[in-house]
Order: sequence, then structure tokens, then C-alpha cells
Amino acid sequence: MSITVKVRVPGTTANCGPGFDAVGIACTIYSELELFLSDEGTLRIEIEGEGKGRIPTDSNNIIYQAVQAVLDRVGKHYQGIYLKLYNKIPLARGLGSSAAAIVGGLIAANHATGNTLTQEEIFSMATIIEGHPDNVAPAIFGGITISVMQDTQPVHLRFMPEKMLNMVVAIPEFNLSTHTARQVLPDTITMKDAVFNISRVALLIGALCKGEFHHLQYALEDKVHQPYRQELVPGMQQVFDAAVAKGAYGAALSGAGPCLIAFTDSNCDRIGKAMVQAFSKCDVKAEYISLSIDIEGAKVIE
Ligand SMILES: Nc1ncnc2c1ncn2[C@@H]1O[C@H](COP(=O)(O)OP(=O)(O)O)[C@@H](O)[C@H]1O
Ligand SMILES: N[C@@H](CCOP(=O)(O)O)C(=O)O
Repeated sequence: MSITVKVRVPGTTANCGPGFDAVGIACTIYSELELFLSDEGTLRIEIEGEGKGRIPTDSNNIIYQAVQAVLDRVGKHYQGIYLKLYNKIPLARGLGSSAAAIVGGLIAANHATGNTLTQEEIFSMATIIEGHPDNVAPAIFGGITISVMQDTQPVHLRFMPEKMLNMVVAIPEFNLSTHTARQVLPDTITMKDAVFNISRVALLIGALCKGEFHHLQYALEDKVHQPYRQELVPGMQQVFDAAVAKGAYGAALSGAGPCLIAFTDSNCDRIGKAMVQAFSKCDVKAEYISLSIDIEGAKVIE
């Protein structure tokens, strides 16, 4: 017997300034994957697009590991596992490629085996594999998500802003793995910095929810991770300033970086070009893309 499933998963921008490991937004950039399960054959992985030639095509591949985690959990075994990946989300740039890969593998395998796992169970498994919930939540549920770890269980709240919001992402040429960008973070922060972030993340969620985007100028400020990661992304502050100078409400590091993301409701091209130019003045080659909020999250498309 053989089964085929095709899944589409959005890229995500996590943290959004002060919401470290908690806030995430699903973006209108997508990777797709096809999963074929069969009683005969072996493991085979083919890649088109981002990461071709770089991503492992053996049992070290995280999509394969996600598929296998579902098969183990539901007690099914397949000799032949064939994965065809169509990767559009840039790798190790802060747009949640690993979360999309994990979520895609889990959802494809769950669908192929009769949808026995709930979305919440998928969310829990994805969080364990990814290590933090803020990318996998919007990748699964779409929209803007707030995630909280309750002991080992992730809990989420999803919402859409009252008004349309666009995001302009400046994508530098270089990669920065999330693992590396987490290693520069301190173990502890001061009470002053904690209060700085708590107040801003509350303002951020209120501003996004109500569509009062003028608050984003302050609501995107952060003292928990961005100051420490600044050394890894040359030109970070200059790019933020360039985006705001061209009319963006505010800007932040996308996930762990190195992408920088500006929030706006107009002038995306003007903002994007200014961000790329500011990067270039710091000897960083970059390009930009304009995105909006994905409302659906991951979905089975075939
Ligand atoms: N489609 C994919 N298939 C397999 N592995 C992937 C895929 N996309 C991403 N990865 C893995 O995730 C890593 C990037 O994850 P990470 O450093 O968290 O950055 P980000 O999630 O921001 O792109 C890649 O180096 C690769 O190992
Ligand atoms: N909260 C995480 C988010 C990482 O996002 P990614 O898209 O860079 O993987 C962090 O800041 O480490």
C-alpha cells in the first residue's frame, strides 16, 4: 500500500522585538513538501530550491525525523519514505525555515496515517523538536500567536490585527543559525531590562490587536536579545533607522536574525530599498521582500 500527501507551510517571524520566545507571525512565504509512504523501498529525499546541496538527505534530515516521530507515536511502520521538498523559505535567516520543515513533516505524516493527532498534539511535538514554541505556533495556526510554556506543554493564543499590516524583510546574504544566535544571550537579565520588555510586549500585543500601529515605534524595542545579537548583524540599528525614516512604524530582528523586519501599511518598496541601502553602507549585501500576514497556517493541499 502507498500514500501521498502534499503540505504547504508558511515562514514565520518570531520575537517581534520584546516578545522573545513568545510572539510569532505567520508570513506569506511558503515551503511545500510531498510525502510518499510505502511498504517497499528505502528513505529518499529530493530538494528543490533553498538548501539544495546543503540540507541532509539521510536520516539526519529534520523533516524525516518529524515524519518518523509521528509514525512511532501512532505505531505505524513504512519501509519506503520518499520526501520531495520545494523550499522557498530562506535557510538560517530568521524566517522560521526549521519550524516550517518540522511542522510540514508532522502534519504530512499525521494526515497520511489517518489524522489521529490533534493540532495541539502536533504543536506540542513541534515545540519539543524545535526547542521553542514561537515559530511553530504561527506555522501551524497562522496569524499572530502568543505562546507560553506551561511546564512542558505549550499553550497558544492566536489573533489577527483589526487592520491590515505589511512586513518588509531585508534578507542579508549571510546565514546565521539560531543555535549560534542563542549562544550569545546571557543567562540572566536585570529587573530594569525585564520591566522594559514586559511593558513593551504588552503594548505590542495591544497595538497589533487593535490596529493602533503608531505604538509600534516603542513597542518593538527590546533589551533581552537584540542588544546581544547586534554584533552578529552588522548595520542592524542603521537598517532600523532607515526603515523608520521612510515611514515604517518600527523594525526588529526577525527571529534570531540575520533578517531585519519593518512593519508598515504602505510604501513597502521605498522602505525595502532604504533597508538594503543601509545594509550596503555597512558592507552587507542584502535583498528585500514584502510580505503580509498568512491567516491559514500549515495546510494539506493535495
Ligand atoms: N526544508 C528543510 N529540510 C530539512 N532541514 C531544514 C529545512 N529547512 C531548514 N532546515 C534545517 O534548519 C536549519 C535552519 O534552522 P535555524 O538555524 O533555526 O534557522 P531558521 O529556522 O531561522 O531558518 C537548516 O540549517 C537545516 O538544518
Ligand atoms: N525565539 C527564537 C526564534 C528563532 O527564530 P528563527 O526563525 O531565527 O529560527 C530566538 O530568538 O532564538
